[in-house]
Amino acid sequence: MSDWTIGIIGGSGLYAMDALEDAQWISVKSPWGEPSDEILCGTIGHVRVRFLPRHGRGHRIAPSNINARANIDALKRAGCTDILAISAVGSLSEELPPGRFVTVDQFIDNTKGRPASFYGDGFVTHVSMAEPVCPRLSKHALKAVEKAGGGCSEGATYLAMEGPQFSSRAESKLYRHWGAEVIGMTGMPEAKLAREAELPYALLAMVTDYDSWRDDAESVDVAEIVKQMNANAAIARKAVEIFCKGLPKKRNPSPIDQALADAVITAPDKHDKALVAKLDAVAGRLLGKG
Ligand SMILES: CSC[C@H]1O[C@H](OP(=O)(O)O)[C@H](O)[C@@H]1O
Ligand SMILES: Nc1ncnc2[nH]cnc12
Repeated sequence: MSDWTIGIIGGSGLYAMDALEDAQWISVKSPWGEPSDEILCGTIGHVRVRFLPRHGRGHRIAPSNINARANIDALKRAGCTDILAISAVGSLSEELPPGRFVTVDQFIDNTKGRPASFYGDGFVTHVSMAEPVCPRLSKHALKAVEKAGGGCSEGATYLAMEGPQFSSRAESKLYRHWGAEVIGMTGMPEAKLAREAELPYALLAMVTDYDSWRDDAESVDVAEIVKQMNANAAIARKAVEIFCKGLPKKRNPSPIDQALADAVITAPDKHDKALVAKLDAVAGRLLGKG
C-alpha cells in the first residue's frame, strides 16, 4: 500500500463502487452526528479508498439535511489523507454541455443556515478559502476522466444553492452574472469543512443539464438529470479507478495538510474543553492527536 487514503464522496447517481477490492461497509461514529451512511472501505491498486455516498444509499437525504460535518469528520477518522468528491451539476455556460465533466476551482456559497464550520466560541478559527480546492487532485482527476473516455474541462466556479427546488429563470440568469459556471446543492459547506479538517479536496462535476437560463429551452427537471447521470456514471466510476491507480506511490505533503497552522485565534487558556474534545479528528494534528 502507498500512503494515500482517498475519500470518495459519491454524489447523485453514485451510491457504491464496484472497483474496490476487499470492500466492507463500516460504521464510523462521529461527535458531529450521523454521517450520511456507513463508509465502504477497501483498496484500488496501491491506494486505500473510503467511499461515502453523500445522500446515503438509495438517495435518502435531501441536500439541506446532509450532515457535512459528520461526513468530513468520519472520513478523517477513517484515515483519509485526501478527498475526491463527485457531483451532478447544472450548467450555467454554453461551453459546458450535458455529458461533460469539469473540475471545480472556485465556489460561491449561497446556501442558507447550514452548519458550515467545526469551530466556534472557545476555539475561533479562520482558514483561508481563497483557493478552495487542491490543484494536485483536480489535475489528476481531469486526466483520469479523459483516460476513462470522457470530456473534461478545467476549472469552473460552482454556485452552491440551498434547494431542494431548482432555480427560477431569474436566479439562473443572476448566477451567470455573478460569474458562476455550474450549479449544485452540495459543494458547500462540504469544501469548507474539508479545508477546516486539513484535507485536500477536489470536486469533479458531471454536467447533467443546462439549468434554466436559456429562454428558448425547457427548464431543468429530475428525469432529465437522472437520464444524464446514468449515461455518465460508468465514466465517473472508471475515472475514480484510474484516478487511484495513477497516483504516485509516495504522497508528497500538501500545504493544505497544515491549513490550520496560524488559523486558530483563541488563547489556549480560553479554549472550550467540550469543543476541543470534538475536534480530536479534524484538528488532530494541531492538538497532538493525529
Ligand atoms: C438529482 S438532482 C439534484 C441533486 O443532484 C446534485 O447532487 P450531488 O451534488 O450530491 O451530486 C445536486 O447538488 C442536488 O443535490
Ligand atoms: N440545475 C441544477 N441545479 C441544482 N443542482 C443540480 N444538480 C444537477 N443539476 C442541477
